[in-house]
Amino acid sequence: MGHLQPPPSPQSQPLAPASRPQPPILAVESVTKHYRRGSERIVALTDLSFSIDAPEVVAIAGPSGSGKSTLLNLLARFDVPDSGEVRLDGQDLASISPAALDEFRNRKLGFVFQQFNLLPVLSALENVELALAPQALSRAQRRERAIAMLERVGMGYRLAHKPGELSGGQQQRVAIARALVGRPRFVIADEPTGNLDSKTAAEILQLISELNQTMQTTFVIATHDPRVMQLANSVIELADGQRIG
Ligand SMILES: Nc1ncnc2c1ncn2[C@@H]1O[C@H](COP(=O)(O)OP(=O)(O)OP(=O)(O)O)[C@@H](O)[C@H]1O
Repeated sequence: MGHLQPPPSPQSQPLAPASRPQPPILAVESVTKHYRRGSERIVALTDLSFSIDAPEVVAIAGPSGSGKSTLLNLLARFDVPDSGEVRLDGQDLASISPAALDEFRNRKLGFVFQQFNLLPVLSALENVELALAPQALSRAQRRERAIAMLERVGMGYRLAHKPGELSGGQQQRVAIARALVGRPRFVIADEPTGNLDSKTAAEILQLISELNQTMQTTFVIATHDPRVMQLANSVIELADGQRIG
């Protein structure tokens, strides 16, 4: 018998990459989560499902206690569901080992908070540069990227200011630059307009919308703010841990 094998039939050829279906950016599938307080069992999320298939701005809405923070904690893999799955770019987050978590968050996620959470002793530029520290870049490359990102959010003229020398809206712009400078596909924002007056909040939302479109970044925003819900491409509405819209 010779060594030559017959050529594979067309059916057994691997599919070309272009024809392979892409997984959703985010898939939340039948997720349930409860907490325990002594003998009490508190159900925070029940059978929650949704997916994000394209880079979008998605609002997570619902009254206090409806499960928004619980959901954000699962998306950031600060916690894992009791049952169901959260998949980012096809990867089940529960399968990430504790040792690989920092790297996962650095590579894939950005965070924006209500209180901005900038380091008060560092300048705007240093706060943004710091987010690039885990990456294999020279100091000059980090500086260059951080400046470019700050310019992009309209803060190129305040590089040396410390957070205490900036307005709330300016601090949130710096925080958004920090979240996006590593070019994550996915940004998790917790009430990003909660500490801002209404004009500044509208400007920050405009910026988020622009960055979503120009950088193809997906934003998931937990909020009570109706303006966020108006701007969002889709709204996941929670009540008592269940999806109602
Ligand atoms: N660590 C915990 N231990 C026990 N119960 C908790 C814990 N965290 C949240 N809960 C409960 O789970 C439910 C969902 O809480 P969650 O914080 O997710 O709501 P939320 O929509 O983010 O509220 P808010 O808008 O006030 O931040 C609530 O009933 C809450 O009391």
